[in-house]
Amino acid sequence: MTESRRPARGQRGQGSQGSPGNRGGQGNRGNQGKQGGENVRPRQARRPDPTVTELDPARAAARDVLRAVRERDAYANLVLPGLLRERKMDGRDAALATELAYGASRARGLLDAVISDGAGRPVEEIDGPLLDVLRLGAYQLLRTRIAPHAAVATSVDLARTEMGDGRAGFVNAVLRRVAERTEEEWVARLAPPATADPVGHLAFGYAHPTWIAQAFADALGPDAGELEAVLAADDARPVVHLVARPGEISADELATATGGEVGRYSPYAVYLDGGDPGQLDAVREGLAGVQDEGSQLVARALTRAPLVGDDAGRWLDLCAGPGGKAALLGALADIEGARVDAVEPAEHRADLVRKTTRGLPVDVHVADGRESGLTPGYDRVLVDAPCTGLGALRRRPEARWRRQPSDVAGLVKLQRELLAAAIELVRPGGVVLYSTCSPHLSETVAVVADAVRRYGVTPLDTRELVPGVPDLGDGLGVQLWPHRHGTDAMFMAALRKPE
Ligand SMILES: C[S@@+](CC[C@H](N)C(=O)[O-])C[C@H]1O[C@@H](n2cnc3c(N)ncnc32)[C@H](O)[C@@H]1O
Repeated sequence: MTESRRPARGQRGQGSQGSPGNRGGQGNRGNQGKQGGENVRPRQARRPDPTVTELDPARAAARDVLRAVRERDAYANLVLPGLLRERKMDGRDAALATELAYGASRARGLLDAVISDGAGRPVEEIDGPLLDVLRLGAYQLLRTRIAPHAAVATSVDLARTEMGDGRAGFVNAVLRRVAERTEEEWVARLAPPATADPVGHLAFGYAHPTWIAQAFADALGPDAGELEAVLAADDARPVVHLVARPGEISADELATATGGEVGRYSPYAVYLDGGDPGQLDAVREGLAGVQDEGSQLVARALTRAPLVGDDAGRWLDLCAGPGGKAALLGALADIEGARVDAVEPAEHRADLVRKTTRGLPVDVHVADGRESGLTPGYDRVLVDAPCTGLGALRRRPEARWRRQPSDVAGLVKLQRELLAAAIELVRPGGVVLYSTCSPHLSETVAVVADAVRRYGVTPLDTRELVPGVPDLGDGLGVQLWPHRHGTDAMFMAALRKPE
């Protein structure tokens, strides 16, 4: 069975595709023939009562992931690896299951609009299990090179096995309608017109809720012309980033050991093209971890910030779970002779911090960062605040459809309170680094400006703390972007407490 998929949209060249409805030449029309298709036996040749799992483990696994996300609010990237292990799937089946589960989760809004048009009813009126199958089928038709007949036939099989002939007929009818147009043609038919609503138009074509695309455009400000490039990068399968733990292994050694490529900006980063990083010896042995390069730059920036007076080696990570930055800070603290207090209110996440920092000079405290009870006087404090996560959507397939604009206000309140607590805990002349994995202005520059106004802290030029990273703009804060830097859209701003 051969399945070749076209590259994810953002990997086809970022920022130069023109309107998403008019990219031309890449649609599935060219797939109507056999090229890149899979050999599915003709319907009459099938066994009378095949189980889907025997027939098509990859699609059954992808369907089960979509179902877990829909029914239990599960995270696709947490469900899928366990499921692949449990079903002993690897190689091509695992790759296809991953592509379909993550791809269909990311593209959900776009797929639902198309399915709704094809079915002649809102998706809310379609039973959940049936909708999962339709989403998988529509994803294959619109965003992969799987031959249309194979995408339809396998979806019909999934429906028939579980739900009977009537439902299978419905899937067949809807997907045949979906297959009548390419993705570009569907976008042209269903997206808001680019002239009247340029942000909504791009958002639709790159499968983002409009409010999120608008938040990106606002954060880009004068560079809002890059919106399409951000959305495309955010819609693509992300490269896996590893962190080489300082003092344990160098990035060069890790790249050699894993077949990866040394990162561009963080001295600890290695890029991996694919595969399950959890299976790598270096990761299993704790010499390396999985961590976006942007997050590595945040942890490193805290350790590089200029203090007034000596660094007595009291460092604090006020929002530490699950411990990625705490582990890097701990490794750097070990080298510098410093010690890190790591605060996390959720017990299970505190446990994860304990695991990732084992053997390092890190003390984990289960506490609310706003009332940690810790003794003030820290030289360096990281506030890696709970946030909407809009900057890391490419790594969390379903998150963009789960987040709501109404989430922002509550998070901003918490962010301000945590930053206030950090300023209380840092010593005069010490530095607080505020960071989010969101570029939403309410969570980034607005929180920082509020703290500067209320507490008289001095913003430092944070760009100097990430040397060698280009295109950071005119402000003192640092906003990283997937389309510019290949990282998550992390924000950070360093603030010094007056003496
Ligand atoms: C963005 S995550 C931090 C990621 C972490 N720094 C890392 O690199 O792995 C935010 C964390 O803040 C925690 N959190 C939520 N409310 C908090 C509070 N009131 N005080 C401290 N931490 C809090 C969340 O449980 C979550 O683990």
